[in-house]
Amino acid sequence: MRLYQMADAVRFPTMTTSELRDTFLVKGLHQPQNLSMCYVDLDRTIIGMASPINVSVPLANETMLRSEYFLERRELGALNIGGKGQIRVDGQVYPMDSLDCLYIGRGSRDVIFESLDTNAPAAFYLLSYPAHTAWPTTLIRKQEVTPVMLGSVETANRRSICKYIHLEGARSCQLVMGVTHLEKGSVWNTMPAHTHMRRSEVYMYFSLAPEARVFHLMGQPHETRHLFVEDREAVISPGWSIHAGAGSQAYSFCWGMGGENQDYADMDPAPLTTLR
Ligand SMILES: O=C[C@H](O)[C@@H](O)CC(=O)C(=O)O
Ligand SMILES: [Zn+2]
Repeated sequence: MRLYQMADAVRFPTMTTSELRDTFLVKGLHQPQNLSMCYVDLDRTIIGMASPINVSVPLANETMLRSEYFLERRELGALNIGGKGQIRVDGQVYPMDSLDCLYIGRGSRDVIFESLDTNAPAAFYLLSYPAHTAWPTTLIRKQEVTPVMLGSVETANRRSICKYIHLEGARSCQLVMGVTHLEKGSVWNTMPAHTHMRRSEVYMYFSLAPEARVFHLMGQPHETRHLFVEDREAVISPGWSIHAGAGSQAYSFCWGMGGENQDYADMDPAPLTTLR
C-alpha cells in the first residue's frame, strides 16, 4: 500500500509538475481482477478500487494498519462505477447496480467484491476513514438519491450533485460521499470553487473517454496549480486547497471527505474573480 504524504501550503507553490503529480494524483487505481489501495497521511484516508471480473476480490487487510482486519477501526464507502455486481459483508449479499453505493460499518470482517457479468464487470471505488463507532452497513441505490441541480448551460457547469453518505442520508462517522454528473456540453465542476479547512477531500473522475482529460485546479485561491487527470484517477485535496476542474468533455466524479465535521454546506467560497 503506497503512502502519500501531503505537502503543505508553503511548500506547494515551489513544486514541479512531477512533484505535484507524485504527491496529489492517484494513478493506477483500476487493476483488473485485483484490489488496489493507497494510504494518505492527511485524515488517514485510504483510497482504493476493487475490480473483480470472474473471480471475487476480498477486502484484504493491510499490514500497515496493524489491525486484525481492515475494518476493525475503520468505515468504508464503496461506489460501483462499472456494470452489475454485488458485495458480501459477513455473509449478507448486497446487489450493486451501476452507481449504487454501499456504506460498510466498522467491525465488518469479511467483505467480498464480485461482478455479475464478465463482459461488463463491476468496479468498486473505495474510500475509507477511521471510525469511532459502528454505524449500520447501508445500501444506497442510485434511484433513491434525489439529485441537486447546480450551474447552467451558459456557464458550462450544469451538473447534478447526488449525495449518498451524509448527515441527512446514510449515516457514518466521518465519511461524506457522493457523485456529481456533468451534463452533456458542460465541463466545469465546482466552479465557483471553495475550500473547507475542516475536511480534506478526494475527487475520483470517471466516465471519461481514454483520450479525454480533466484539467483539475488546486492550491490556495491566490496561488493555484493544475493537474491533467485521466479516467479513474483521483486527486487528493487538503483543506487549504480548492478542488475544481474543466474537462475536455462531460464526465462524472465521486467526491468524498473526512475530517472535523460532516456538514456539506461548511465551505469557504473562493469566487472566480479572486483566483490567481
Ligand atoms: O465539498 C463538496 C464537494 O467539493 C463537491 O460536492 C462539489 C461538487 O461536486 C460540484 O460542485 O460539482
Ligand atoms: Zn469541497
